[in-house]
Amino acid sequence: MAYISAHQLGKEFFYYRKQSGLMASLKNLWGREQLSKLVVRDLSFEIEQGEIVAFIGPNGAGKTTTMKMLSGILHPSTGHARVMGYVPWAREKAFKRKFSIIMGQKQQLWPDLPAIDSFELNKRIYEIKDRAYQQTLGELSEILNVRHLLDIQVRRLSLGERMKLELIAALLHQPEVIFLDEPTLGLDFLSQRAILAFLKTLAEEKRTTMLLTSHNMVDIATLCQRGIVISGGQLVYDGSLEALGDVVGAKRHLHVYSHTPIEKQVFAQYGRIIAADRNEIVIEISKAQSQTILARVLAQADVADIKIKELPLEHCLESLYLAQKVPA
Ligand SMILES: Nc1ncnc2c1ncn2[C@@H]1O[C@H](COP(=O)(O)OP(=O)(O)OP(=O)(O)O)[C@@H](O)[C@H]1O
Repeated sequence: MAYISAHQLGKEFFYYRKQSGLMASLKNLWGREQLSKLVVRDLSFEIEQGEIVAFIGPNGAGKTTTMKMLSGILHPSTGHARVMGYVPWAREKAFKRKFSIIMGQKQQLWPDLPAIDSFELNKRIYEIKDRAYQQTLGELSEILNVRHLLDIQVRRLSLGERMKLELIAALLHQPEVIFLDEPTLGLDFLSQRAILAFLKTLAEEKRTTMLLTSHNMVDIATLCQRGIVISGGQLVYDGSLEALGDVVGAKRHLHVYSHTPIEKQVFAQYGRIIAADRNEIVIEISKAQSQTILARVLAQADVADIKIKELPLEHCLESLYLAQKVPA
């Protein structure tokens, strides 16, 4: 049985139009215009134990909304889901003890208290045994280098420092499933790396299952092999990130360095020219034809050096988003 499963999940929000001005506010007292927005539609996928899956999509695609449904914060409008066998929105105590949600923009730590007080509170809420608590806290504060911050009021800390402590708060009860919504938002490169390495070890050693949203391709490339891509609340891709390039008709960049001046028109027949200089040119070529083009260029030009570069993941995603534009 899949550890996380979503079946035809959908969410429609209802809200009221609020116009500005005194007259409009008075009018609102008698009749307000109700609007609705379908932000997740017919979404189905399954995730096995120990997988770290990237949940990717442009702004407003419905990623956070889906995560909120899977963690029981929101009730879906249609469809159903199971996480470790539990219906998330039934909010059973046993379920709450086994999962965690980490949101880059939201805090669970009390700003006026030092983090250690919030950790103690979590220890009681989750009924974590003394020994396990001390061990996990010790390990996490060591890895994230925050031992010296535990006794300082949270609101006096920097964003990155707070984020690391948020992560500890979310992991103290050793959840089996973690929903990570932009976990490295605002962190410096070293902190990002420490957190990513830590999450990776967690999945490998403890088989913790993770669903991760991030606009940071480093997060995704470091942690995930599989990606679920949504756009306009609908699934547009579910599969290996490596194969994503093939699905969208991946491109590559061909860099040619020539002994003699470059003749642009010779290269234009192979693809879009990205950059050109006297002895140097970069063209975007189709991955499928790269070997044929390479052979032709070698025969035609006075080549000093030649390189083919894979395009980064974000290029594939960009093509996918553009090809799948779904009205919001
Ligand atoms: N409570 C709400 N009422 C009405 N609309 C909402 C509500 N919450 C979210 N939305 C809308 O639902 C859509 C999806 O939002 P969501 O936060 O799930 O997107 P996202 O994919 O996480 O985006 P981002 O990458 O920007 O974080 C957005 O258009 C948002 O405005």
